[in-house]
Amino acid sequence: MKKIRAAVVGYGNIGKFTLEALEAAPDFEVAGIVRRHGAENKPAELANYEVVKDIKELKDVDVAILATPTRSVEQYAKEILALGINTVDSFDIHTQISDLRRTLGEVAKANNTVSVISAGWDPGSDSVVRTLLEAIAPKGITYTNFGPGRSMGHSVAVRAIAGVKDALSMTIPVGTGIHRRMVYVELEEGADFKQVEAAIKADPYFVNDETHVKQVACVDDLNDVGHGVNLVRKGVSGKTHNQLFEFDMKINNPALTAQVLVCVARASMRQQPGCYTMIEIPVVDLLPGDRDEWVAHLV
Ligand SMILES: NC(=O)C1=CN([C@@H]2O[C@H](COP(=O)(O)OP(=O)(O)OC[C@H]3O[C@@H](n4cnc5c(N)ncnc54)[C@H](OP(=O)(O)O)[C@@H]3O)[C@@H](O)[C@H]2O)C=CC1
Ligand SMILES: N[C@@H](CCCC(=O)C(=O)O)C(=O)O
Repeated sequence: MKKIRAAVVGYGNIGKFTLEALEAAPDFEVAGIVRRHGAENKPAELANYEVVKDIKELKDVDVAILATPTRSVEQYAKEILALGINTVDSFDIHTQISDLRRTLGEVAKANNTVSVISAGWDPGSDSVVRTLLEAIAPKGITYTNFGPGRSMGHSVAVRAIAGVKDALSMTIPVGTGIHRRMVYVELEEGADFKQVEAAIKADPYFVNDETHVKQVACVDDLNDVGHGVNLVRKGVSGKTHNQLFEFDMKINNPALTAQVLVCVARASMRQQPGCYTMIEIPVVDLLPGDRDEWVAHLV
């Protein structure tokens, strides 16, 4: 069977684990890695792969896995979809997902391609769990409680602020879906802590949460990419109250995000042109191989 040829765009935390997940998948082959500086300072583990500045330099790419900062996703996706290549990403600014879906939907349809957006674990696989629980208890309340753990998206957003050398944003669950942000920053020489702190607190990633910013000498000394979620729904099935559901996981954040990206890259090959979030894709399309066999095995 012909393997799906995937390119990894961006080789940071998620990009590295995406490469590993592709290597472990039976139905993928790595078309190459797209980096801002191309093959400059190529890490040893990429020795046998093409590392390029522009995806156009790679041959026969079916799908591009965007492992870039969330705020760069739209631009990369538009350019790559226009080349006739599917894209998948883990865009995680929840309030902007509907707009991105609309914009990329138009580009994808115009270019006969598929884009799957916001496919990590949250948004992503948690969104699928929330959807299922909502369906089986239509009335009720769902609480998504993260962590404690490192939010990659929040950490990336802080690293993009002028004067920040490195950053770690820890998500602390306060209960009932409310979170405290503990942000540890290592500053560039001469940077003003108060300015950096104000910029973090004003960023849409942080503006609605209690946020504490601490300056540290070395972020790496604190870093742990573990995270997790406790997702609870209590509600009503039909007219019957007190239905209680709980989904809990403790994870390595980039490894899980990467695995989800790889399975949606597979699913992208099975959808009609357009832009989709994970809740719009049949879950069986996330799996390799034959649908009938999965039905026999899993249903
Ligand atoms: N939905 C979800 O559940 C999750 C989503 N995420 C999302 O994944 C995103 C990536 O996280 P992470 O891998 O930790 O980020 P990193 O900063 O480690 O990696 C991003 C990579 O993208 C490339 N890149 C392209 N454009 C830019 C740019 N303008 N600035 C900086 N880097 C750029 C760089 O690779 P190179 O140098 O090779 O070009 C960089 O290393 C986060 O923004 C987050 O929103 C993460 C976890 C879960
Ligand atoms: N999008 C998150 C994953 C979900 C957890 C979360 O949203 C948070 O810690 O705030 C991330 O980038 O790590």
